[in-house]
Amino acid sequence: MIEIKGVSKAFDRTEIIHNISFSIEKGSIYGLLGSNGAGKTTLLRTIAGILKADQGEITVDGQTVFEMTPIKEKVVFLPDQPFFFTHYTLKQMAQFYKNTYSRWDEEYYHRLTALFEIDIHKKLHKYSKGVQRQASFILALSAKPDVLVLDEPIDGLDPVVRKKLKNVLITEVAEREMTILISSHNLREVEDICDHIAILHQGRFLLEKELDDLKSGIHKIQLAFKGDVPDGLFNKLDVLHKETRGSVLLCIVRGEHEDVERLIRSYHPVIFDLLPLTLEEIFIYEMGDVGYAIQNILD
Ligand SMILES: Nc1ncnc2c1ncn2[C@@H]1O[C@H](COP(=O)(O)OP(=O)(O)OP(=O)(O)O)[C@@H](O)[C@H]1O
Repeated sequence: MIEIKGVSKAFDRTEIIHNISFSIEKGSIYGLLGSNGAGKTTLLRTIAGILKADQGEITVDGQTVFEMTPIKEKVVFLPDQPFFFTHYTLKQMAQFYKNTYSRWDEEYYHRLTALFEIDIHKKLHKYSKGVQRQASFILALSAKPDVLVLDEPIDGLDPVVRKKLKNVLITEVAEREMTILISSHNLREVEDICDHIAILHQGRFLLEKELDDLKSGIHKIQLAFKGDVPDGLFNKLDVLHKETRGSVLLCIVRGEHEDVERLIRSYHPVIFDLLPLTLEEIFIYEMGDVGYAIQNILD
């Protein structure tokens, strides 16, 4: 379990992260979304113990991360720009990791290099950016961390590699409860693997929720009645959006599925469909008032 309590971080007296608190359960995949400059990298580096928070506390399994080597070994951070020693091959980098991380898994490392079809003898700087990124994933995963912190990791990877990578990550979570914190400026990049989502905007959370909760509390409904819409129906519903399409009313409503259905059926509609919303629609309707931040992660 990772606990972030009242964390703030400033650079040159400008506060970038403002009093953020949240927790991440062991074995969950937590998506941190936000537009450019929102503070994602700063927050991730602080959580990974690379930066020191100015205020607040970060613990992993009850222990402070910053400058605590035994914990740092369990928390591996993958920056948005892969880092390798100059002119090193993957094999040489792997040797360095092996000496650094006591839980290094050599057999798993070879399995991953085969899966991603990487020549471990070629100098890493001669590879494309995408392959370098795969190499940094192989190194991080083979260190067998409890917590993997990923800063915009999927950028620049082709769809086949993305799929392979997502499968590897999901397997590690399922088999040994690795926890993943993953940032992205695009919801679509991460929505299929995350179970929690937070949206960071100007260093503050706009939203922080379990995906299932987010999806279960909001619905799209299509309605039609024989005559006019019954008086009072909308007073009893929490309506976020309403529009008419011919004789059909399309509404976005908040509430429990059963409660919404029971209420509407009591007015005997001739058409009644309750449809799920995509995550994208949920964000748009829930957070229309912070349009810029949301639009950016949906584009
Ligand atoms: N080392 C630093 N010194 C001074 N300012 C910094 C430093 N690192 C980040 N910042 C500032 O903090 C703000 C947030 O940057 P950060 O990289 O955390 O955002 P981000 O959400 O990761 O953005 P992006 O999606 O563009 O990578 C920016 O205004 C940036 O200029």
